[in-house]
Amino acid sequence: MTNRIFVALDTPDMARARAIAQRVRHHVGGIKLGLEFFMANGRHGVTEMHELGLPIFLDLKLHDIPNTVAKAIQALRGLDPAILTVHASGGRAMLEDAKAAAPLGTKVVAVTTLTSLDSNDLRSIGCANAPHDQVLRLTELARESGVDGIVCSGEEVAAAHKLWPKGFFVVPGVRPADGEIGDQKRVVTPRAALDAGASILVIGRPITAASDPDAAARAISATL
Ligand SMILES: O=C(O)c1cc(=O)[nH]c(=O)n1[C@@H]1O[C@H](COP(=O)(O)O)[C@@H](O)[C@H]1O
Repeated sequence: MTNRIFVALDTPDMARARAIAQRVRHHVGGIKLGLEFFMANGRHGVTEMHELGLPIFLDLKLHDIPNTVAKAIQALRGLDPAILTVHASGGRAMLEDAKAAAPLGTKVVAVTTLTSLDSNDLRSIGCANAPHDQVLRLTELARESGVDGIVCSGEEVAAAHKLWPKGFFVVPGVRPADGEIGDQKRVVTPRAALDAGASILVIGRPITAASDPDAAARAISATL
């Protein structure tokens, strides 16, 4: 893949999603559609975005009992996204069943520790590990469960990559050096994330909230 940016089109508005995708399509390698888009536009919306000809990353972050997750993935049949997310903390059986239910061409990647969480947040949900250790623990679990890779922040990706050299590493929470951080807590620059071993970068607001999304995507691409 030449361009490793997946633009996160976090909007319920189909026309806006299509308009941004059309503007940035030559400066990104794929499109990420998440819960906000999917809740509003469903399968039909995903199919319509597929027509732009870019790989689709369907970020539904599934997290439920193994049977429910497997059936939910089976119910997506026909959409065949390039990448699909589940939560690693759903446990080994859920990860195994998610991978078994996914189409062969779909990479199933496990979200380890959301980039919006820091040590205090983890403590508040009963997790004594620092984000770094928690990511590595869940990376091991993901690798053993047979999924294709993980989602983590740029702060952990080098260590995770070392643990799993053949894994596929999705890194969101990336910001240009002067970028607004917003609700993210574990943030690195796009260049630093790639240098540390990211397979792809997920970038939303730095592109979609820019007054000129096309120029913003081009400027970020130029740093890579
Ligand atoms: O799975 C994801 O894509 C994801 C995982 C994570 O830990 N953190 C995270 O921000 N994301 C997604 O990555 C995107 C980041 O958006 P921006 O913060 O606007 O660049 C959003 O669509 C999030 O849902």
